[in-house]
Amino acid sequence: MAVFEIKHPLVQHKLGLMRKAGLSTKQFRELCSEIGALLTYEATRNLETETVEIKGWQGTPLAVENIKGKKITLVPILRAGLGMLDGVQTLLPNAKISVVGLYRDEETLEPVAYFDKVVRDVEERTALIVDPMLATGGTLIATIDLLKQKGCKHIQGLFLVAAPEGIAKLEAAHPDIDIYVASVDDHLNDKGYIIPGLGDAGDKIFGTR
Ligand SMILES: O=P(O)(O)OC[C@H]1O[C@H](OP(=O)(O)OP(=O)(O)O)[C@H](O)[C@@H]1O
Ligand SMILES: O=c1cc[nH]c(=O)[nH]1
Ligand SMILES: [Mg+2]
Repeated sequence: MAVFEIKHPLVQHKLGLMRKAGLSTKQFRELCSEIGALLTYEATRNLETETVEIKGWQGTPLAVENIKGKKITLVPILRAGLGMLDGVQTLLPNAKISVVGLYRDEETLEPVAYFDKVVRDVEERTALIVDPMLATGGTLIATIDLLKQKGCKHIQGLFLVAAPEGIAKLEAAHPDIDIYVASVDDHLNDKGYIIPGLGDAGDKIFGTR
């Protein structure tokens, strides 16, 4: 398993803005989406390309690079994953979307699954999981379990903030998964929130505090 912590100045600047108290729903959601796009840029860095011949603008044949037929499905985890989806889709506008719904029980911190609509040919695709927060890791592990049960073989994840505890749990459960994060933060508090973190991302994105 590899954890790519993206130190790009734009990512770090935007994440810093997100940590501020009192952001509006609009500001928080826009930053979430913008960092989603920047993480996508990094996560797609190694997509294979192939040379194809086109008719160039001058009317003569021209060799250009195309992304090789590797297909992607985006997997936003409801609800908060929807806050990053717009940005991810700006770079991958044709990717099919597999929506999964899980929430974390506030008492037990265990994930509760309530929805999934995964693309039919998921076994032929790379799944790119999208969620702002990787805290205890329970939600992510349950999502990967679900995707693997449906035959998906290649899975990556994009997160704004991850806790070391969740990364360790993920490594033990699914060592084959690579993740791209804007920050690995310090620790989880006794309520399972990431410190310093962002607070409750879902509530901030949807204005449901
Ligand atoms: O790593 P974990 O400890 O499982 O926690 C992470 C999950 O918690 C948050 O979702 P939440 O349960 O708040 O649902 P929401 O997106 O509907 O707000 C977050 O968006 C992750 O999905
Ligand atoms: O810090 C956290 C942990 C889980 N879910 C969130 O939205 N924030
Ligand atoms: Mg939430």
